[in-house]
Amino acid sequence: MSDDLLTISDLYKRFGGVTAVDGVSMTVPQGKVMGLMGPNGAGKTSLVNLVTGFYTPDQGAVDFAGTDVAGLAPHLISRKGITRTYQNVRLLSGFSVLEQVVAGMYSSRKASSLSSLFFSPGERRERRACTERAEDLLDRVGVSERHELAETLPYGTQRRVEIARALATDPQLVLLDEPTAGMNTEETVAVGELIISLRAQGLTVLVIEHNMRLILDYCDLAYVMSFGRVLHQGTPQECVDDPEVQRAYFGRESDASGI
Ligand SMILES: Nc1ncnc2c1ncn2[C@@H]1O[C@H](COP(=O)(O)OP(=O)(O)OP(=O)(O)O)[C@@H](O)[C@H]1O
Repeated sequence: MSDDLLTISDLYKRFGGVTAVDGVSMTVPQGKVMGLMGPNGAGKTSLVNLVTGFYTPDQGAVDFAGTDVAGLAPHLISRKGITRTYQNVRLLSGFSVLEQVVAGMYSSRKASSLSSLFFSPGERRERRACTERAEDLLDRVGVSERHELAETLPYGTQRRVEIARALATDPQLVLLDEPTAGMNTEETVAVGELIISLRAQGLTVLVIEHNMRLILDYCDLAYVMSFGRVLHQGTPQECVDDPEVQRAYFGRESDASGI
């Protein structure tokens, strides 16, 4: 059996005259942290949108754990074990931290809508179980706040809540879209450590990042995209050292220490 949890083959997505994803093939090995780098507009988020069902591919296959999920609806892909966070925090306004994470479990809840109406003993039990699980997930991502409104918390904490909510779907593969955007150094290191802890818990992670330190320090492997295509793949250091990658980022070669 293949060690690859995700295999993307010859994937295309066009928007009018723009080919956002232009024949991308990529593999993400089980249990690894894969970085996805590339300049603005390279097609990274589009690729994640294709893998998670937010976009329908024009062509190509997305094999996840032996099943082609290309073109399935987002909630079906989520149930198969792929979860994601977004480039901009998308928490529910007016909900507490705990409620945000419980909401993330919605698709896996068993209680019927009728029993929900009458708060049957089964429903109460399930609510309790969801709350306990949400508390556990918040512990895993290092968030101690529970009943505060999520939007009142510092940005770095909101990002962690979002990761807890993503984990609430009980995924095998976690796609993080620029999880350290807008964070200071301390918060960025904390996200790196969190990613490593997810890997230690058996999860596979694909992380889009512009922060090269995060890629170099916390990813096992990386891909670099440019103009919708894979420009380079290898260890993070190989990617950063590659002259073509440096040209794509800076328009010239530069050594990794300058990144
Ligand atoms: N829904 C859409 N409609 C039209 N064009 C789109 C759409 N989604 C993406 N694109 C275009 O596809 C190209 C790739 O965008 P994408 O957001 O995937 O790049 P990215 O590598 O994630 O960039 P960034 O690092 O800035 O987030 C861009 O030219 C973008 O404008």
